[in-house]
Amino acid sequence: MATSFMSTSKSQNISEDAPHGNTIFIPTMLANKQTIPEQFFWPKSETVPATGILDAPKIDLQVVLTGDASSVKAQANALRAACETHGFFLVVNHGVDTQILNEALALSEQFFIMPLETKLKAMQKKNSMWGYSGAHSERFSANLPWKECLSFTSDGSIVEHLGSSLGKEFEPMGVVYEKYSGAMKNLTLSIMELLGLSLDTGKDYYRDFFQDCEYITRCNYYPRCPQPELTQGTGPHADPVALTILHQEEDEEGLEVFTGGKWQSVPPVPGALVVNIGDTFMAMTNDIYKSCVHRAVVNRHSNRRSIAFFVCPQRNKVIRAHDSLVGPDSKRLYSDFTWSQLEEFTQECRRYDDQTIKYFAERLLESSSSE
Ligand SMILES: C=C1C[C@]23C[C@H]1CC[C@H]2[C@]1(C)CCC[C@@](C)(C(=O)O)[C@H]1[C@@H]3C(=O)O
Ligand SMILES: O=C(O)CCC(=O)C(=O)O
Ligand SMILES: [Fe+2]
Repeated sequence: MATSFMSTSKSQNISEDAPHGNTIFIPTMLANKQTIPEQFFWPKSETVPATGILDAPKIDLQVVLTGDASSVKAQANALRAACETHGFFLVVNHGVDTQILNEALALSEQFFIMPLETKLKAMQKKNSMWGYSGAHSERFSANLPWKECLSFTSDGSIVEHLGSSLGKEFEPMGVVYEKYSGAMKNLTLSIMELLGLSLDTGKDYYRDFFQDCEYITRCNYYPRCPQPELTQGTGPHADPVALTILHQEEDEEGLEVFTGGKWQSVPPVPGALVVNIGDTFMAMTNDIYKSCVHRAVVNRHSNRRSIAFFVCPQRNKVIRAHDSLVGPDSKRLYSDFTWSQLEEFTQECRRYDDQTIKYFAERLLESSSSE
């Protein structure tokens, strides 16, 4: 049974926002039921179980930062091989403080198990990525993901945002996510250096381009599910951003990558962070590097938490593949665009899957040829 809320006060404002009337769906409040609402059902073609475990390369950032030229080259070659096939790799010896990683995960669970009226005070507003979402049911009316999210954006202070929406007692929580986001930003720039080396565009090329990057730090919470085979935690998709650094809790599986014609599980590796190439970076390589198609599945026995750090170019910067990556006998696959245009497109389209960037590229081409 869905959790229905008549919008008793303007501040909730749920009925006007939710496309399917005044009903929102909260997986933490549905986890103990026998069955799940049909709005969470996904097509059978998208819930085919994984049939393998991905042997993802572990890129050692300590080697990259301090190693000799030949060991750095070896890391760059391993990175290139992974990015040319499925756009997915792990980073180890990444230098991010374990305490901040654990604290951010623990705090996210404390938030998601809070009373609904507390969570709704931080509910995402139209056209904003900031805030709480219950299964995206404020946006979608079918194929709902079995998850709740809390997203922090880089436009403004996380401390102020949390304090003003939830109260001063939440400001310390904001400090933790500001520290977390700062550490992830630094790690992003190191990864960008290695990506530049792997593509022979030079160590500084992408580092400089993303020096002023924007980001979205998103806490995902996947409660245990009574019918996990019928739904998805996060459905099959590619991230539209440039890069995603994912911290997943160490003792729960769920993340899967589509490669080699099948879904392959990516079990957590203690001390490793997951990194996947997104559509924006794929476009910046003229499709030489692949945007990773992935999903998160749920189970009936345990909850799962993850924190995704989404790296987006500064929103008005022109995204264009480096000339050296567009060979003499290959054409540019994308007209120039900005993250602002692609982000808007992701928020308009009903679903963001592994083909969405191609629709976006076609629309870009149509609009540029009609000018
Ligand atoms: C710009 C973004 C949109 C999403 C969050 C960031 C990068 C990843 C996107 C997303 C996770 C891709 C799958 C579908 C989605 C709706 C989700 O399941 O959350 C996407 C995010 C979003 O639109 O909120
Ligand atoms: O939680 C996960 O394992 C993956 C989440 C994800 O892909 C996303 O939020 O884009
Ligand atoms: Fe993703």
